[in-house]
Amino acid sequence: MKTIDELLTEGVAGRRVFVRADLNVPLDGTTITDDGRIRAVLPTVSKLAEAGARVVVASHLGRPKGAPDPAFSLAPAAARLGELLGADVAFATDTVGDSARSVVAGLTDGQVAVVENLRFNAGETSKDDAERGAFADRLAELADVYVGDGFGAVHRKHASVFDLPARLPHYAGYLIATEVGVLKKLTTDVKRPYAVVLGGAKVSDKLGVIDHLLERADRILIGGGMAYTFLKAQGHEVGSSLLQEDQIPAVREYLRRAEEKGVEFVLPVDVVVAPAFPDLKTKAPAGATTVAADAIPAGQMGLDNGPETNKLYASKLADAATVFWNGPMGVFEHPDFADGTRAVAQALVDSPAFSVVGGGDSAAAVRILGFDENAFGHISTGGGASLEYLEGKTLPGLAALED
Ligand SMILES: Nc1ncnc2c1ncn2[C@@H]1O[C@H](COP(=O)(O)OP(=O)(O)OP(=O)(O)O)[C@@H](O)[C@H]1O
Ligand SMILES: O=C(O)[C@H](O)COP(=O)(O)O
Repeated sequence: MKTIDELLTEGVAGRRVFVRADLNVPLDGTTITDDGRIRAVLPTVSKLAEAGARVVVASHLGRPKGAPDPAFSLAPAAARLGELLGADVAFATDTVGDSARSVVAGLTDGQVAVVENLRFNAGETSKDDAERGAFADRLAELADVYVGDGFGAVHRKHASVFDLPARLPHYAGYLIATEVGVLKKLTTDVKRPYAVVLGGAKVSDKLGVIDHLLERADRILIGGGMAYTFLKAQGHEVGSSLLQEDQIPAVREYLRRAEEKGVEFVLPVDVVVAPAFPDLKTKAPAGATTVAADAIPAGQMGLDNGPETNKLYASKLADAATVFWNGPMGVFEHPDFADGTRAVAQALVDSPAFSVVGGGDSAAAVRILGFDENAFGHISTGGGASLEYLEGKTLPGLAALED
């Protein structure tokens, strides 16, 4: 894999450099609630700009349906990138159309532009190679060189991640190099005990990693939206909690294999429930109560780990030598359901373990809850990406950067 340093040595002055970033930041309306992913790409963007490149930054944001949708505009992220760079950042209101072409044509050496959300174009995420390829062709017209630095999206076989680098000279940016360097350690010389904490809401995306972790980890702690499929698999009712019904047989198999292999599976013993998903805008009290994990009443939704679980999880992390954490332990965006996530973050801060926090939302949670990022070994910008890396899968966005 060629790195951006090699590109800088070759010289970029006057060249149009396409930077595929992951600016998929959490938004409250148009307000960015955590800009970690934008800051993470600054080393690459600023180095290229300083060297006189004409930098075209592109990213997805959220999951729009292949057509423009103002709720998923990258405009707030472009504005924030400009603030962080201390420079004017031009913004194109489309991705490959008239606006993008004229914004890119107007760039001078050292200037940065952001084009609108890649996923406003059906070709970006299409499963059809030809459709993706056609969109990649249009993206390729905007640049002379490709730099891959959107680590959070390298597990997606999308046009800007996978097909575009095949069409341009391609290099890995600083963020990808750092992320891969740290995660590689977790797959090679991991120090034991190795504990993994899994939570969050993208349950089906994350269950697969357990298969792999059963061969590697000593302890697996489950929380957040993941927990309810496990509790159900153990025969407990979970009310209206997030549930991946079709995964129950697989989960039962994981629990069986864990026992066979001596891998400790830790599930919540109590959970915080409410009658409905809370209002994250008003943050009005949600009617939360704590119940035993095997006694979730019908019509109640599990939204956080309970206090006994928090103590249990802290004790399981206290003597770990390595911890990988992906996915918040609850709906941390609402104060009634933030304690589980706070407790795991605090346990990692207190533990001498080398800790890696993975995931856009998990990393945001740690910062939003007021923790110092430097208290963790590494905060990864990749959620699904870091998990799939640990699974040992070939990640399309990394494979595409190979020579
Ligand atoms: N019990 C629960 N029920 C529903 N949603 C939950 C629950 N616990 C956590 N969440 C939600 O999970 C979301 C984060 O999940 P996600 O799987 O996206 O995490 P991530 O891996 O850190 O992020 P990403 O994969 O986007 O990088 C948060 O918005 C949080 O509110
Ligand atoms: O948030 C993430 O994990 C990345 O930005 C990828 O987003 P996606 O899961 O919508 O592809």
